[in-house]
Amino acid sequence: MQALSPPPSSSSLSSSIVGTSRRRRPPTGPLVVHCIHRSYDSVNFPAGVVSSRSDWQSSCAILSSKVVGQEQPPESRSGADSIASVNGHKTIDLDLVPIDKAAAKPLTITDLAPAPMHGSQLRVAYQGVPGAYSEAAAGKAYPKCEAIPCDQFEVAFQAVELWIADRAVLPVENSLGGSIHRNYDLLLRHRLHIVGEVQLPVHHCLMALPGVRKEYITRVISHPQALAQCEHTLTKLGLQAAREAVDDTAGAAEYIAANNLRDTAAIASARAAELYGMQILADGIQDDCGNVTRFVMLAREPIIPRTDRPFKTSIVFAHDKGTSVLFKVLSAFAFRNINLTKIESRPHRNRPIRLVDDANVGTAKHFEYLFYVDFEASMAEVRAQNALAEVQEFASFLRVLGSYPMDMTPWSPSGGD
Ligand SMILES: O=C(O)C(=O)C[C@]1(C(=O)O)C=C[C@@H](O)C=C1
Repeated sequence: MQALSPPPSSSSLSSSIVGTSRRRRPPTGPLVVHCIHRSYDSVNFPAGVVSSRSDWQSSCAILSSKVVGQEQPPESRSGADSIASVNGHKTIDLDLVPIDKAAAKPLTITDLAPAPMHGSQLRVAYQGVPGAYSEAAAGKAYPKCEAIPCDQFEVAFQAVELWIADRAVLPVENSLGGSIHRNYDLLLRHRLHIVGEVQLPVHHCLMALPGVRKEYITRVISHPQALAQCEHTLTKLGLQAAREAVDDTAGAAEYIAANNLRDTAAIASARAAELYGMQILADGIQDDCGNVTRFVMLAREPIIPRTDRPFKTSIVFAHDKGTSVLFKVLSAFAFRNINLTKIESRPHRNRPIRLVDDANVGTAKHFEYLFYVDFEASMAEVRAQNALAEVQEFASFLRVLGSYPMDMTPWSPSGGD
């Protein structure tokens, strides 16, 4: 199965996508659809998603007919104009849609977090090929979803923005390897919202083609995070092998199988071994049995924050007055007893360096950062709203990436992949 690849001119594409994703609903559905047609003409679609361009076009046609179906022409709105007046005001100018009293019901939270418009399974984009941990995370986040493999993180973001997928599930941090910086940067560059998180215990296996013995291995390939998570165990296994990074763990197994490489081993999941006909040489080779990766679920629309269950909120901010401001920002949470679960800094790409000459003894260069903070509160809580109002006073830039239910699944390190 081939992963979704980026469209030919992804940079120009991204800028046009951002515009459409800001809207709450596509006001002109077919416009979004045309945009998909144009951009994905030469994309290789993964089997099981759409197998050919004509399949894809028919999916688009279904999508566009649903959108168009929601937009009733004014002539069909009989009845609205026949209401003569309300409270003495003529209603003729009001563009009222007649109310079907039997069908009228108040909006619920479910209406505000719309189900997929194509009316089928939820389509969830992930980076990697089948057997990747990200695919398992997609299945944990959305059981029975249709998982859509993408060859890069960026493509998973774009798949959601272009309505090819309904959600993306992407790794943001691992308990051993640390943050997946690329996804922090992409969260800011794209306009998707974090709508949930899942934590996945990651259980790695060392695998090679059937019949290959450990002594023959001269190279171990895997995702850089997986190599980092198994660093000490690989050394302890006594392998005289170079380590090489590839795009994803399961892709490493697939590559060995496709090229019949008898001197190379992969680090990947047991499911990847099964899918690509590999033999497991060592099981559970992560340096820590509590190895866990945290993934976030992304959608075009935010969810409505609630207070009836534990929520987490993720924000990103920048400031331009040095580290004392960082202290003030963090104290806005501390004073309100709001627990911070994560803080990450990334270079401020638009303004990487600030020149200061406070002491008049030359010019110092300070690096500029964006700070990503996760805190344990819902945006529906007044204390979170007040904390953010205070942060805003100090920040030159502030964005809420999402307020979403915390993953409260009981901890089971042996859960594997
Ligand atoms: O390569 C995979 O299988 C992935 O899903 C990616 C990834 C990552 O990016 O961290 C996910 C979980 C593991 O921590 C190792 C790799």
